[in-house]
Amino acid sequence: MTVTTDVLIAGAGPVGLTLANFLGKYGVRAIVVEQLPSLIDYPRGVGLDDESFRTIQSLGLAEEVLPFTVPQHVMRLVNGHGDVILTNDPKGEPYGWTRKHGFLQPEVDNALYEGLARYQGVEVRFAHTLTDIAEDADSVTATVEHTLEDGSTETFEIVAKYLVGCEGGKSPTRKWMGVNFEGKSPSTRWVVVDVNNDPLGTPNVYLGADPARPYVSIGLPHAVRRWEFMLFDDEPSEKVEDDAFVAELLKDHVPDSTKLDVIRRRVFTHHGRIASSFRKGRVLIAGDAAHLMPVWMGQGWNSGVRDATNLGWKLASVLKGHSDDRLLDTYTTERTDHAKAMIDLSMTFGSIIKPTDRKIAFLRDTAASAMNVLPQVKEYFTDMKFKPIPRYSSGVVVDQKTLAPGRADAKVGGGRFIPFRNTVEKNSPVGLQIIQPRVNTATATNVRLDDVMGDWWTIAAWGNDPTRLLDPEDVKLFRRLGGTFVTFISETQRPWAEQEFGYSSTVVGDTTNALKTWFDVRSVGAVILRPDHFVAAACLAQDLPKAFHATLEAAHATLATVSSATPTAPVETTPSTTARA
Ligand SMILES: O=C(O)CCc1cccc(O)c1
Repeated sequence: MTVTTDVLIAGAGPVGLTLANFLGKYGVRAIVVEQLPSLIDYPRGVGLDDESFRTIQSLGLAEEVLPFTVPQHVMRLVNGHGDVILTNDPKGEPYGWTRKHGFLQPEVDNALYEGLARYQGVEVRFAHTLTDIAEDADSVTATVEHTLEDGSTETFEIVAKYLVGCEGGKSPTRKWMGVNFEGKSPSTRWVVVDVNNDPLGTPNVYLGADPARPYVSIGLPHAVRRWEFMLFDDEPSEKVEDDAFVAELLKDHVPDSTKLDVIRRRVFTHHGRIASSFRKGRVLIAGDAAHLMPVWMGQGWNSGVRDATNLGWKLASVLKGHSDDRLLDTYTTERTDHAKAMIDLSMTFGSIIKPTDRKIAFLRDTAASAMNVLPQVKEYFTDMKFKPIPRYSSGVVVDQKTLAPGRADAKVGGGRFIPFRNTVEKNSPVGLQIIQPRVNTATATNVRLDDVMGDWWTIAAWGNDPTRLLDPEDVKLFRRLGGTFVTFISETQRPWAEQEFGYSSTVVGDTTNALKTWFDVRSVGAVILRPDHFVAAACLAQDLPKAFHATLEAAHATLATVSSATPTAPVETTPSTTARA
């Protein structure tokens, strides 16, 4: 028996399920094979970022996920005396959601799983294990073993255009690719104890940098509480099976540990590792299969969701014939640096929490107190400014300077205002996500921006109709590719813009001035947004045609598709204007 599909995903964890949702949404066929008989039902990840919530929103699952989250999840580092030495409580909602949420992973993963029922072309097969991979020029063939209810097995093949391994840190797919998995695996062991009947009821995250025994205590939705305790080298892992040992660990953390309804207790270690490439031919990896990081910043789950968000539209573009498969190389290029930065940050956090030497702990606490005295330093930590923001400097991005080289290098003289000077590099939004404020349109009031922008590529201009800035053939081409044109405008001018531009672009009223400020500080008037809401190109209004063609090139747009739609206006191929993977 042989089954065919477009994308075979190995692993029905959050990354595989997120990717499958994206593929379903974009009309791509996918099969997810999962070796377990069902989804994992115990908590693992506990922190969900605003970026991930934006992804869940684009999958149309925000309402389903919200009941399993708690917003504004504050994290405090406390010392051995219980004093708070560092707080992470980032304010604002630049991407449309609070910066951190506590969440129940099994329920959120399940919402992602149930979301797949919307797509006829996507199926999940439990109790299916990937046992072998073979690749040829046109496809990848996976040998899969299905374990039946009576324990017997049957083996068959799935032939796909691409295979994505999302099976976690031990990923057989990564091993098949033969890429390095570089980094460190510190030997320190921790025990995690999750309970269903939170005996404390206090919200948020406490990281206990207590030299007597470092610990973690986290209040989660639905009365779940998590503790983690560091194990000392002379404490064998088997000890966590011993109730008396666990009661001793919990003694200073809960009034009566005999009344706990334990979900699980398990020993784990941390790893900081990253694969040297996330792609080999038709085989790719995502999530823990591609990178592993310690828990401290809550970034394992979120980094995997970032991978799926980056990869989903790229696979769809290649499979729809919009782009050639070099687009898939930009997945490694774009995701590697950020994943590495998260690994480094998480490892650093671990080294702050773990010291059990009292002298080192004293020095750390003293340094933290000193830092808290300086408001700017304190804010740096409170507002989580140390958290790396994904910013792509190469990949599907167009270097803003190359669109107007003369102006970018021009000297300001005679009081002339030359917007590109100074701002090009420092304030360029290229490679960053656009913000997501609340907006109005003719048919919607006070909604999140993405909900009115469409699901695929967007060309947006401030105060202008982008269709009037582009060559008509390019307008047709962009529409043929499924793109949306958007006019951003102050809410006060929306009625005028709807009359003037409403037939050719979606007019979006900026009710909070957030978009005006965003365009203002970056000195740009038009942007080309990728399906994942990252800015591929930004320019002055008149430069939009150039930016459009440079973006096509950066996205490795298939010339056949482009030229058939633009017989009189072939695509400019100006390598110097394009940042390449
Ligand atoms: O990001 C969060 O909200 C919590 C991150 C965290 C910290 C320590 C342990 C752990 O399991 C998660």
